[in-house]
Amino acid sequence: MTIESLQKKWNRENWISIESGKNNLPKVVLTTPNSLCEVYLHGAHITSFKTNNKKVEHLFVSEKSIFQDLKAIRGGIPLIWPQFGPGSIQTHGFARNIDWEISRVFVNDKSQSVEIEFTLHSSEYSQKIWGVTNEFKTTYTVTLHADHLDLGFDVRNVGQIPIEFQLAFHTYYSISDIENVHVLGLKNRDYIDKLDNMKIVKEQRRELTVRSEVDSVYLNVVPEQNYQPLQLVDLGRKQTVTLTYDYQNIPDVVVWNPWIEKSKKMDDFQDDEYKQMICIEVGVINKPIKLTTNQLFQTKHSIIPSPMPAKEPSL
Ligand SMILES: O=P(O)(O)OC[C@H]1O[C@H](O)[C@H](O)[C@@H](O)[C@@H]1O
Repeated sequence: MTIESLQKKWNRENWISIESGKNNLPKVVLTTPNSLCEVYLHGAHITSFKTNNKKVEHLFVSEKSIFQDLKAIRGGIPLIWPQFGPGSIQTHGFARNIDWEISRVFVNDKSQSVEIEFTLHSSEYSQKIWGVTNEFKTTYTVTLHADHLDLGFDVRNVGQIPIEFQLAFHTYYSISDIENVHVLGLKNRDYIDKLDNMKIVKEQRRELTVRSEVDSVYLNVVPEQNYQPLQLVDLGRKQTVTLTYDYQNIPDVVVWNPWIEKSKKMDDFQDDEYKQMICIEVGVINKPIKLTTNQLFQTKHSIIPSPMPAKEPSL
């Protein structure tokens, strides 16, 4: 579809506007009086989420990101599906590399929120990569509220045999400086240290800081008594971002920062950009989801920024 025909079908005055993005790829701009969110059809990839009268950007996108067919955008929220990391198909699956279709929009004047739904069906392309028998219908719902973002991801097995997948919302948060941030909510959780032979380690720290490369998959981060929510605290911005997610279905949490050497090796990332971002990814990684014929998987994730509380609860 051309940008003009997309505009004709989906534009809603003051709330939804289809625009030509980087490299002329179509992007959807959602706005409420206080917030803004941009989503490329390519990968249904969110590249911007702003609140505070659209002045504070919460997502990081690399200056060197390539906006091109079959290549993932570096930053924002890549959708990792149906595989996390390397495996039998390309690293992190194919959902982030291809175009999704808009299937529904909804403006809620009363609650001052706006919603858009994207759909991805099995296709010749997915069959070539993932096999002809893996048939699916996937929907991704992005709801922009005045001060937070809700994401919904559903998969239905529309084929004849079971399908199996992993999933992650691979969010790159924009931060004042890596030295100013810490992550709360992971203390006493076991994680797979991908940088140390996949060793399983227990997290000892209440405040997780990053001072070198980190690539850790925290397992089964479900609420316990005296639960400290998963939060990114930025002392420079005086801001906290609280991450809530459907603990039953997407219980794993990845923390990733490439640090100096790895940054230099990535051709779509500036050498010093590791200081401006941290990835905190919620998903289902350790125990893939299996869906039988016609079975539906549904999950939710929310990103909730707020000014930093004067004093953090000490748990
Ligand atoms: O370069 P990408 O394919 O986007 O992957 C970037 C990173 O994603 C995740 O966080 C993985 O745990 C890392 O191992 C990987 O390096």
